[in-house]
Amino acid sequence: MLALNDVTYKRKKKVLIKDISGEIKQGDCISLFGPNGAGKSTLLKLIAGLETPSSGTCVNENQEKISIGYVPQQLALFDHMTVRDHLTYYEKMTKQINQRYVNEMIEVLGLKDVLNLNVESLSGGMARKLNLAIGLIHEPDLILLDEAFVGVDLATKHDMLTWLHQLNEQGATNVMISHDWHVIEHIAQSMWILDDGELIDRFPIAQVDQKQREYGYYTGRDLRKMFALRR
Ligand SMILES: Nc1ncnc2c1ncn2[C@@H]1O[C@H](COP(=O)(O)OP(=O)(O)OP(=O)(O)O)[C@@H](O)[C@H]1O
Repeated sequence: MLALNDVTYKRKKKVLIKDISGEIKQGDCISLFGPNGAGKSTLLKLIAGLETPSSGTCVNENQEKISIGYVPQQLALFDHMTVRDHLTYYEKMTKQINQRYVNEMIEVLGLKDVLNLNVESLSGGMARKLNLAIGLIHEPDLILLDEAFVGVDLATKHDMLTWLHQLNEQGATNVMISHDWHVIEHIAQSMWILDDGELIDRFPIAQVDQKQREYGYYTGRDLRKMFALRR
């Protein structure tokens, strides 16, 4: 679907992403993992096409266009608009006509009861759910999630993960950033480990126990501790 070839990204002379190569195949569910400042969000923006590599390429291997749903870490919502107005606005903008899909999404995310509320009166978790709904409203082929589950209660997180898993099984491709082991182990098929702008490892989720033992000996910054926090 997408091939990253020696992607490097610099900002103000600082190298934020160093020479990353990798392939994202249709139906993948990849978790980008690593300490704060490792470059995960920057890599996700490069995959989304929101940033351009300083060198190297990010190539769409399909002939047909890929629709991308990018859910940023920062909420991109309008305080004085209702939940319903947000959804209607983005439905129109993305020309989404599959009402069944949109209704299912509203149901799963528990947004039904807050449709008439303004964003300013939503709880933090609710606002995050609306942020996710907007990013996914057009049934994207490639779903890119940057910390989409922060502050979401456990029951809703379970429903969201089940739904994302279902979309993944229907053919959607998922690349997500999460520090939450519950999220990673529930849906990720593989992990890409970033540290200091480099892709230092990638492995199938089935190897996570073995990798946890290995990273016990890793001398890098926070990775050992991050794995240690896994139950
Ligand atoms: N617009 C920018 N200008 C300059 N430096 C930036 C910019 N955006 C990010 N950086 C720097 O790039 C590095 C990687 O940031 P990035 O947000 O990609 O990391 P991250 O792994 O997603 O971190 P976190 O887990 O904290 O979200 C950091 O050192 C950050 O300070």
